Amino acid sequence: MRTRDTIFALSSGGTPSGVAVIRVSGVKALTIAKQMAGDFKNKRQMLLRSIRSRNGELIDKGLVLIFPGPGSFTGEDCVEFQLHGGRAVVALASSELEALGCRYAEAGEFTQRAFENGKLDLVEVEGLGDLISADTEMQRRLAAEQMAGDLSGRYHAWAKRLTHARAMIEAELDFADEEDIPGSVSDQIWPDLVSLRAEIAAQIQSNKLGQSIRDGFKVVISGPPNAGKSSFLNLMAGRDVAIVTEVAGTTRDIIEIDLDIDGFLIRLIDTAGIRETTDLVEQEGVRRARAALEAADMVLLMSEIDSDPEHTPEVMPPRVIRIGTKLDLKRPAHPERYDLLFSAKSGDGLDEIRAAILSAVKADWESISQMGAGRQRHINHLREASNFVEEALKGSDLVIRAEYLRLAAEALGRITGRVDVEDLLGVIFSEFCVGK
Ligand SMILES: Nc1nc2c(c(=O)[nH]1)N(C=O)[C@@H](CNc1ccc(C(=O)N[C@@H](CCC(=O)O)C(=O)O)cc1)CN2
Ligand SMILES: Nc1nc2c(ncn2[C@@H]2O[C@H](COP(=O)(O)OP(=O)(O)OP(=O)(O)O)[C@@H](O)[C@H]2O)c(=O)[nH]1
Repeated sequence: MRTRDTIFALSSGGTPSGVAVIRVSGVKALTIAKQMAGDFKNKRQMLLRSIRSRNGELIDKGLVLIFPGPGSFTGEDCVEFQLHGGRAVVALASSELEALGCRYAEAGEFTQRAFENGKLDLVEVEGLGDLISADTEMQRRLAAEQMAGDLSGRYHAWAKRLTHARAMIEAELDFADEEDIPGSVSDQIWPDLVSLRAEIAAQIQSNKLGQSIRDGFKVVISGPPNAGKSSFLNLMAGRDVAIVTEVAGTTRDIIEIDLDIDGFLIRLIDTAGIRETTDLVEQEGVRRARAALEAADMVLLMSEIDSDPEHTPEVMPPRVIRIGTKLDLKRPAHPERYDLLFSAKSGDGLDEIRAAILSAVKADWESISQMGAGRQRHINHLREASNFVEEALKGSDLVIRAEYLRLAAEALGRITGRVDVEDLLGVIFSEFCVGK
């Protein structure tokens, strides 16, 4: 392990607060603990101590906990001071730590050290980051599983199967002339690779759904001017809003708000209608509206009940709900034109629209067997891996097929950031007992 700066940070929230947790990590951590709070016999045991500055001044009476490396979050020696969360307490403790040779940590630096020391892989690091920024229950669930290593384990198991398959091929190539090796060992591996390819495809799919958990299930509101789109948006925002953000950078042509509906992040997007126009600003609005429709998971097509059937946008996601608006003004003469009816004035129909959105999200979610990270990075590497497996399955020359399998395993290794240097021979010998 490299010798690096000893870093510290206020790991709890802002001050003042009831308790402030200051974490210290690095080679000086244990000496600092001793200097400020006395000797520690037991690691990982909280002790109530007087915490003092170099001149003996009492900073605070608080809890202190030591984690000698490598048995710590970062893998380095760590100490935690749990102090009273007053501003002056934290300020004095911080300046004392600086005087003792620590520096304030940069964003993510503890986690970076944990990664470098092999405590977390990249997938777990991403999960940890997502967990800290999770706003909705589903985001939390996805992130917590990823942080705990469930997803890493799956990628790892796949890489192992690829390595095993290569070992079989190597064995056949190297020892084909020896009597103890059954004729075509490698024949046994292809069925497993066919199923591996299917598992990777399923994972790519669940990754896409993971994106709608992380970034929001995108519901675009579309329809002619005056249909009541904005009134609907406002009503939804007033009711369900956990986080209301009008996404920066969008102009008045597109309004997005984030809602938390039963733990799912729903992004409602109110667009300018798509129409022919020569006005440049309006054209940009139309371009954005079209882009929003292309990226949408669902469209709410709103029009005033019994108004002339309006244009339908040319790009449409698979899920469209046709909504007749201003139900308080009239009942529809052609109810078959609408999936749902709604009045912003009375609120009638709002619960049904909400339920329709929720059931679409849930249907997506229940269609997958395992969580996906919801990151393009994973999808890209999974596609690479899948293509290499495909090539290996199609090929005929064993040497080339084995090379494709190596490339597939490497693509998976890039997801976790740990491309293993596998010991092929080790696998061969343990499985075949060739060493007679
Ligand atoms: N007070 C406090 N609470 C906290 C943290 C912390 O650093 N301090 N955490 C910070 O993120 C999270 C807990 N995560 C942790 C992860 C690993 C280890 C750790 O000591 N790992 C060792 C030993 C493992 C074991 O004994 O089972 C290791 O991995 O070797 C500690 C905390 C959330 N709560
Ligand atoms: N009676 C009645 N009037 C409504 C209802 N919903 C909207 N309106 C009225 O219809 C007009 C248009 O409503 P908006 O919500 O601005 O419609 P919009 O589709 O967003 O219109 P644009 O922004 O032009 O695209 C406003 O005067 C609203 O008060 C409703 O449910 N009942």
